[in-house]
Amino acid sequence: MSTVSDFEAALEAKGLVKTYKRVRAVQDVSIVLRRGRVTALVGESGSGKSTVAKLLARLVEPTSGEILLDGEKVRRVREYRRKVQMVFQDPFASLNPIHTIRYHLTRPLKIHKRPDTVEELLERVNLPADFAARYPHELSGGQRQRVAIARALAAHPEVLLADEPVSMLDVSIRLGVLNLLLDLKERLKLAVLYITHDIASARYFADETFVMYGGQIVEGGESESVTQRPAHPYTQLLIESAPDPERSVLALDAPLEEVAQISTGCQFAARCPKVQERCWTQAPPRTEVDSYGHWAACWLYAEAAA
Ligand SMILES: Nc1ncnc2c1ncn2[C@@H]1O[C@H](COP(=O)(O)OP(=O)(O)OP(=O)(O)O)[C@@H](O)[C@H]1O
Repeated sequence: MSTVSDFEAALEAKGLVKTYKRVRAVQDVSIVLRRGRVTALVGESGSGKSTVAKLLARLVEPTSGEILLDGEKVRRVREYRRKVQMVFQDPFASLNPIHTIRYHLTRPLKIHKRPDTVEELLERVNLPADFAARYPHELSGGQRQRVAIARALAAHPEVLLADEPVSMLDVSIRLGVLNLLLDLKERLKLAVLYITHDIASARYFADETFVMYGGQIVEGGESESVTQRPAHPYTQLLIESAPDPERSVLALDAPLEEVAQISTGCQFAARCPKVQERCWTQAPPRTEVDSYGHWAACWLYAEAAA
């Protein structure tokens, strides 16, 4: 069995914190994206996933923490932005209706001085060459998202940050777009961050899965292990409610804005069926729950390990 460290780190975030006034959107998030691997960041609305993506894309500055690309701090934002590209949730908002697909794809090729042709980019995302002459409104949501991916690829990135890339697409075409990302990961050895609220899709699509709650990552490891043997009480609840989004665990509780301000301990304490005294005041350390790198930040396991 291959282990996580067999794959070279491309992007590494250490102790990221982002505070908006009194809201701690992201608290002490550390994550490594590796070449040739898809890493899922799973959580409900408001858990801080998009803020992590924006921090990693350097669209917002962290309150504290650091980001390393190929092991180094990259001061030149332009160089960083070339290597780390983002694909957004809404393929309708991301393309300008007055310009053709050729225009959308030519621009990044020029900016990044790449020799590729528009037709090559289209082929890379399995679209026919004659799509270059079309306008965005002539394309379906899935086709637009492929164009958005092609545009990101024009820069020859090392890292692709995909924030809910299929959640606005018809269910019937989601798989095709996810399979394209998998194919690109393999062929181009991209490090892909896949942000989603759908933990079931993480099992299928991601090699590694991290679960986020209240601005913190509470569990992580190989996707198979995290989704089939969830250790953190929050992940367990998330998986139980997964087949029925209407029964989202979020509906049971206080707004996350409030949660994120409460404690110095575990963010999940107020909702946890297994809460203990210390959970309110002491942040639980990351503790391994198997020998393959699956960990949970939960006192249930920290005690057993000690
Ligand atoms: N620019 C901002 N100003 C103030 N608060 C913000 C800002 N951006 C995010 N937040 C707050 O930070 C927290 C995390 O938001 P974020 O958008 O990262 O969550 P998310 O998990 O991506 O949710 P969603 O899936 O709904 O986008 C929320 O409480 C949100 O209200």
